[in-house]
This record gives sequence, structure tokens and C-alpha cells, in this order.
Amino acid sequence: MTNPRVKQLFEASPVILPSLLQCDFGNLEREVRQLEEDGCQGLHLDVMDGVFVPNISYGMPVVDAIRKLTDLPLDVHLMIQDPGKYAQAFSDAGADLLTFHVEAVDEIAPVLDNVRSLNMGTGLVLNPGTAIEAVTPFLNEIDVVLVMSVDAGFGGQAFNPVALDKLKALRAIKPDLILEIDGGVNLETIGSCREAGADLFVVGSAIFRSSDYAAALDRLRLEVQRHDPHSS
Ligand SMILES: O=C(CO)[C@@H](O)[C@H](O)COP(=O)(O)O
Ligand SMILES: [Co+2]
Repeated sequence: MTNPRVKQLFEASPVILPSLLQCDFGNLEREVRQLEEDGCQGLHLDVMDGVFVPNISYGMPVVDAIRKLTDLPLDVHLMIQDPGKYAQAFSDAGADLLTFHVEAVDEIAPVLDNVRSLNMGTGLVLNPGTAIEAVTPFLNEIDVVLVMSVDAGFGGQAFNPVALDKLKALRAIKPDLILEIDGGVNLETIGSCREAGADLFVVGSAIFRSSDYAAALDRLRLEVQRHDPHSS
């Protein structure tokens, strides 16, 4: 891994990554500063195109604006058709780690090559209905598998435990793989995600629906610690 911010993010794991989808975009700078002050070590940015998923969020200009506000690693989750077409633009906008859905491409390998050649970390994403066999042929070529615990497209959905079996299976296949979980991760579900092997925890509602982000983050971090599979 040569991208220094991605290296920094992985070295800090286990890490909670706030998903900005539900932040106050009218006060983006204040939101980012608050998360920095609260000790966040990376940000998760959800890009939706209204085609691959039935929702539209934001694109390169917002990633670029966030890049100008912070040096934190930016984990960009592409929920778009034809992600390879936009890899250069997201690199230019300041993405550090670029993940895309296996369901969104016909041929995975050329898109991975493209992302890697742009010096971003690379990751493949699996929706709850997609089996891990869709990513297993690529595990030596990627940095992260992002396991969705909701169908991609919206924040605030309920956690689907099918993700836990996938995390466990992937961890068993490749013990040093970085595993990310996204969707419905909250105080009730984050412990089981850690036990199943997750390193990066994307959290939207459980932070942004709280009036005190710092307290919400502290409770989540404590729960991750309590369920660390490496501690006795
Ligand atoms: O990728 C997505 C949704 O498609 C996410 O990153 C959500 O934004 C997470 O939000 P919560 O499920 O934690 O509310
Ligand atoms: Co996401």
C-alpha cells in the first residue's frame, strides 16, 4: 500500500468512519471540524448516481470540497454504474480509498488496475445479496472488502446479519485482509461486527442523529474494544 493516508488509516484500525450522508451539508466545515476534534481518523463519503441505486447523493465537487477542509483519509464508496469511468475524477478530487460495487461492473480486473494505477487504495463492495465468491478471486489485488449490511442506497436502514457470516468467511480465507462494514452499524450491532472480524466501521445515523457526536463516538469505540477478538 503506497497511498500514505490509506496506510495511516489501516494502521489506526479498528476505526470508526463517519458516513457524511446524513451530516448538515449547510455547515459542512463545522461538521468536519467537529469530527476531527472528536478524534475521527477518516471519513466515509457515499457517492450515489440514481442509476445503480435509487438515490442521488453527491459527486466529485463535494469530495473536492471536503478534501480542501481536511487531511483525514477519505474513503469514497461509489454506488454508481461504470465506476471505472470516474476513477480519475475521484482521484483528482482527493479520494484516498476508492471502493466500488462488484454488481456495478461487467469486468472487475480492469477497473481495479485503473484505481491502483492512480495510487488510491482499492476495495470491492458486496451488497447483502451477493456472495463472497464475487470477490475471492481478487483478494490479493485489493486492499479492502466492504461488506454491506444494508442494500446500498440509503442511510438509516436496519442491519442485515448476513454480513456477519461474510466477514467471518473472508477473515478465515485471508487473515490480514482489511474488512469494512457499512449499514445499520450502531451500539447494538457494532460489537458483533468486531467479533466477526471487521476493522473499519462505517457509521451514519448512530452519529448524526445524536446531539453529541463525541459521546456517540466514544460509546461506539468502547463497544468495539469490548468485543475485540484479540483481547481475552
Ligand atoms: O453506503 C451507505 C448506504 O448506502 C452508508 O454508508 C450509509 O450512509 C450508512 O448509514 P447508516 O446505515 O449508518 O445510517
Ligand atoms: Co457507504
